Amino acid sequence: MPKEVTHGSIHVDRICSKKPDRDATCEPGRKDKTKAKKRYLKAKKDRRKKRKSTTAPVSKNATEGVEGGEEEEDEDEEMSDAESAADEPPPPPKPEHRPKKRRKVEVDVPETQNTHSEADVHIPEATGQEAAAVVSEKPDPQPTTPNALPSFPAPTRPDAPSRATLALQGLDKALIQADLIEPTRVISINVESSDDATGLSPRMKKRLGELNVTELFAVQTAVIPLLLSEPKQWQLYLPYNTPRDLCVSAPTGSGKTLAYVVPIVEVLSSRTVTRLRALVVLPTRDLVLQVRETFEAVGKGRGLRIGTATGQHSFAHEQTQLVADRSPGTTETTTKEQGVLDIVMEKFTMPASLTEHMLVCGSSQKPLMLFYLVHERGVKNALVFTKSAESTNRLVKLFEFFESTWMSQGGEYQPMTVQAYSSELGASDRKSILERFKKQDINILVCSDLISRGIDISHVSHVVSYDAPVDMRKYVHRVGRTARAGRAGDAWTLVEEQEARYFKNMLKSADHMNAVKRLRISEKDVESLVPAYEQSLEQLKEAYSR
Ligand SMILES: Nc1ncnc2c1ncn2[C@@H]1O[C@H](COP(=O)(O)OP(=O)(O)OP(=O)(O)O)[C@@H](O)[C@H]1O
Repeated sequence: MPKEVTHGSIHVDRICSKKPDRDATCEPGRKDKTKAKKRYLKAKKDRRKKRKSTTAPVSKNATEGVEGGEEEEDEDEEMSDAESAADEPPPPPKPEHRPKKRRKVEVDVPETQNTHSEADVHIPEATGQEAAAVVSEKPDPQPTTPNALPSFPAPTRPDAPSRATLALQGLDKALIQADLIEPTRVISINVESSDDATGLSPRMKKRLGELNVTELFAVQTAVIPLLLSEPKQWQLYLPYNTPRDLCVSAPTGSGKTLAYVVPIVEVLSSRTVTRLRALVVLPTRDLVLQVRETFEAVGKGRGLRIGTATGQHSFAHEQTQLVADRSPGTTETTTKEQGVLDIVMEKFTMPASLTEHMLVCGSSQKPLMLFYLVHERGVKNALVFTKSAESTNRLVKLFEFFESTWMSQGGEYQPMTVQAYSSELGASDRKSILERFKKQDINILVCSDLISRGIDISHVSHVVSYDAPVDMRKYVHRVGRTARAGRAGDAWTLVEEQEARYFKNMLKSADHMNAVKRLRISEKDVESLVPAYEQSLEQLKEAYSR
């Protein structure tokens, strides 16, 4: 066998060396043609010549056709082999593995791929006519622009609606154009008469009398008769005849709680079917407890059961309290987040009996100013608001140091009892502290904004904002802890020099600047307090460095 072969023929050589039986078919030279085959080939050649002479000039496709013809010839040769095989002795038995796969190996792969890619990818080139057609599809040249364009009005920016206007959007007309009630209006509760303007049942009148409520305050005169007059006589509302929705805005301490507690107790007292019938949603847990106490006091002896949900117990427990209650009637109080209506109610009225003051001072002077208010201005039974639980604790410590030093220097003096009241305390501790404060065992309660909403402690005669409130709403809630139910009260705000402008602007924008008196305190005013103050500062420093 010749060994000088191309790369491709090396495979052939290997195949042949492995399969000696196939040598005859693998030989490059073929065996001699039979007569029949020669005849067949000659006839075929003639046919081809004939065909060539009649065919059109050669094109690419024609070339492919010729190649196809060669393939056809090979096939024909194989066919003729098969035909001639009939004349010849039968071939030796074929090996088990046909060389079909082997023949695949013979193919030079890169060459084949190239051939295919050329054959498959056929990108027709645009002829001259096609190019002309493309050009003719282009749009017509741009129309000529006119010399002068029409002028449009210059854009203007419309005024943005105010926050108050936005807040009122979509609200009922009744909410926007509310009925105004004269703050001095009261209705006396006449226990003897069964037909006075209050609309209350004799039983309720008696109970309110026991609670020292002898007249209805302004907000109550507007709400209670409205809720009790239709349908007459303290019955459950008929499902098709319920009272209208009611939205009330009234100053702090004006008696809003009784305005809804009294009608709820009156109406639910006539129920026969047990179910949850009233839901009261409040902003803080402490307020929930307070309102619950009011319900218990007013509804005493009516068989109503009041449940509370503040998130302090498991959901299942609170659910059982409220829904699976077996009592004849049920009321629920729960907490809520601030809602949209709070925004609408930005217009507020301060209690008429409240006096407001502000003191501008350096931040290091604030404790001294507080001690001045306590010792020179008679601030007692006071709530002192700070910005955080941490500053509450620090201020209480400093206050205690100051009181003991002051007493030791001043001789006969009853020191103030100061107590911290913050979110760091547990619920039971907070409750007992409030009780002691109500009994006046504690003179000054230093607290964060925890109790600034709704908490009602009647004897609070002063509110001191030791850290100035950050917004008007907070200010209103804080100062509203005093001057409640028509009593006199004083509110004091200590404003650091760098905060003064912000605080004043806040008051101005609420149209409240004139209501707050500015108090100026000279060095002489606090002179007597300074030695004890400096000593207490040293003590505090030591206590914190330990
Ligand atoms: N008709 C009344 N007669 C006497 N005292 C009343 C009357 N109504 C309410 N009070 C008392 O006035 C105080 C303040 O009432 P209440 O707590 O309901 O005010 P409020 O308007 O809810 O205040 P806030 O807005 O701060 O929550 C309470 O101590 C309450 O007992």
